[in-house]
Amino acid sequence: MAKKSDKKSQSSSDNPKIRTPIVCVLGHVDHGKTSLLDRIRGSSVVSGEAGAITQHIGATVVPIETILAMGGVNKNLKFNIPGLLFIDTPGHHSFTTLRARGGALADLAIVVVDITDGFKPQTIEALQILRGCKTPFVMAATKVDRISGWRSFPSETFLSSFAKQNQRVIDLVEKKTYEIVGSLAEHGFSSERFDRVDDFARTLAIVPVSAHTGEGIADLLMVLIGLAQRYMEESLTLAVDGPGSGTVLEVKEEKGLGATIDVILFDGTISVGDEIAVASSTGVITTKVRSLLQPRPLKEILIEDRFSRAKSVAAAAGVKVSAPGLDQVIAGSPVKVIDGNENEVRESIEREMTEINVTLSPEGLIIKADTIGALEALCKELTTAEIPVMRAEVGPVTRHDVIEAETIKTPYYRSIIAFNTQVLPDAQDLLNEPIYAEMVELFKGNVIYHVLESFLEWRDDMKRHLDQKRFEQIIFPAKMVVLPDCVFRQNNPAVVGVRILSGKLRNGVNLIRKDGKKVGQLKTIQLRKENIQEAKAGDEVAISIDGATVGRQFDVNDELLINIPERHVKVLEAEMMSHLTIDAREVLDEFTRLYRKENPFWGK
Ligand SMILES: Nc1nc2c(ncn2[C@@H]2O[C@H](COP(=O)(O)OP(=O)(O)OP(=O)(O)O)[C@@H](O)[C@H]2O)c(=O)[nH]1
Repeated sequence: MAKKSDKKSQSSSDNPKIRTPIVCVLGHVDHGKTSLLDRIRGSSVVSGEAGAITQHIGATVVPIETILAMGGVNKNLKFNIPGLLFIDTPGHHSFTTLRARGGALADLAIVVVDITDGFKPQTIEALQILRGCKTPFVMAATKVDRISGWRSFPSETFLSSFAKQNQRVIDLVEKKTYEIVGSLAEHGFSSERFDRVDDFARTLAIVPVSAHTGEGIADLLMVLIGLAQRYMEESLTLAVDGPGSGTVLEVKEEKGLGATIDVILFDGTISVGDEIAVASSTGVITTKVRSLLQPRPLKEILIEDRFSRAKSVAAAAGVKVSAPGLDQVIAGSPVKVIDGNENEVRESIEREMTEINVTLSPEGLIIKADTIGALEALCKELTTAEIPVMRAEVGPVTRHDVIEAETIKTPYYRSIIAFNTQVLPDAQDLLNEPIYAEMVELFKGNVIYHVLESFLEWRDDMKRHLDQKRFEQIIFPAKMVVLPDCVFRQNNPAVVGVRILSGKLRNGVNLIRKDGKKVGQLKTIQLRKENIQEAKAGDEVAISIDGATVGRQFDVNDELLINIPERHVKVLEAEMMSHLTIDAREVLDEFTRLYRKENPFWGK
């Protein structure tokens, strides 16, 4: 039990007051997130004699008694959490939107992966998001009933069902599970099937489940409870009393009530009459709670008023708050009960609405997203990939963004990532104009992994292209020897035969002798009377040299070098050594030694 909490928690009983952990479901499209949530709610109803589930606003609470009654695996855990609160809207977006104190609101997560389909881009994205937020999670390997030959035993625990399968099915489930273990290992997670996990802090648990038959659901819930007990007791214990703090899930117009906000309360208590502060599109507003509404139990559905009223609600809970002036409230905003210093509360909300946990660079991309959470998740991935971000903002892509992107110095950062957000029509018009179309690249998407991949692909292409362009301009080292009996013309220009000893020879370069004396400018290179642009080591070619006379500036059997300008030497030595052959590096070394005899820092 958490030490810090002892004083506070010994109220009416010896058990500390612990709030319900909040759980979010993430995973790839169609892998079964909604079905899994539905089943968790459904099976709890069926087996819930000891304490039925309660439907909250935007969330469902499954009490611990219900979970225990389902009979999942019990690794000798002591239970003192009241149950689990599942956010009803699955998906990455709701996970990143729902924030608390600048981090994820959910205390725990389930990552759903279709056991027959394996890892997909959004499975990977879920792992990245959760790793970024340090949220403990469990893998639900769903659709186990679709393994060919699987015999269903509805609502049984996975192990009980699994024991009754034939060997071929058992082998197949093992194989599929280990494929997931393999994929997780590729992403740096050590994992095992849940019943083989000894230390949940080190090993990620995989629970095969079926949302259709209910098999494995009990085990999944039990593992979640285990994770909550293990990781979070302290943070959960600290959070029951005191002024309420929550996150706005949605703003909804309700008949007879006007604009209301659906809130997930993660901390403290909220009561009718409380003064609350919340962010709206016009800034932080304060208002007084008129009523707190919760859904009526199913059996009372015929009563006209859909909601029942509560005087006060304690964390964790989903509750609809009715109060004046809520119509402009922003989803994802913090809601706080004002208990004393209003200014402090206002400031903390403002901070949470604007502050993202990222380091911006003076030079980098512009990224836009629809929520702070989404922005932060994307930023974290970009930072991991060592891609600098210059500006990160919530909102659609505007003309201003396009204009600013065009001024970014590094061509491969001249881009905007629009994550889960729109591009305003005038910004799109600007992007279509030829100059911007050529200069600014836009990446749009709603899967981090996808936008990141397309950005990286574009950036690498762009870098290659730029390198190539620079390569073409940089003068490379080369050394040649003037061949005897091949003086075709004495001067104006001198035309002689040479053999390239190493490196590459191109037109337009200046030549020097091995002692550093200037020879002249190379005009043309000919191979079998044809002009060519480039000659390489081993080639024998005729060259014409302006400003030189054979027998004066140079002679047959002389070795000549290309005179490389100092700034080209800098680029060659700093960035292009890996592109030079060993013999070309030797020539460069020979060449720089000539100059560095007098000035050791020449070209450095
Ligand atoms: N056989 C079987 N089918 C399942 C199971 N879980 C989900 N499905 C089916 O898989 C399909 C997708 O399930 P959903 O629950 O809608 O998946 P989702 O991940 O919520 O999908 P999105 O909300 O579109 O991302 C549906 O046709 C479900 O009936 C399962 O355990 N077994």
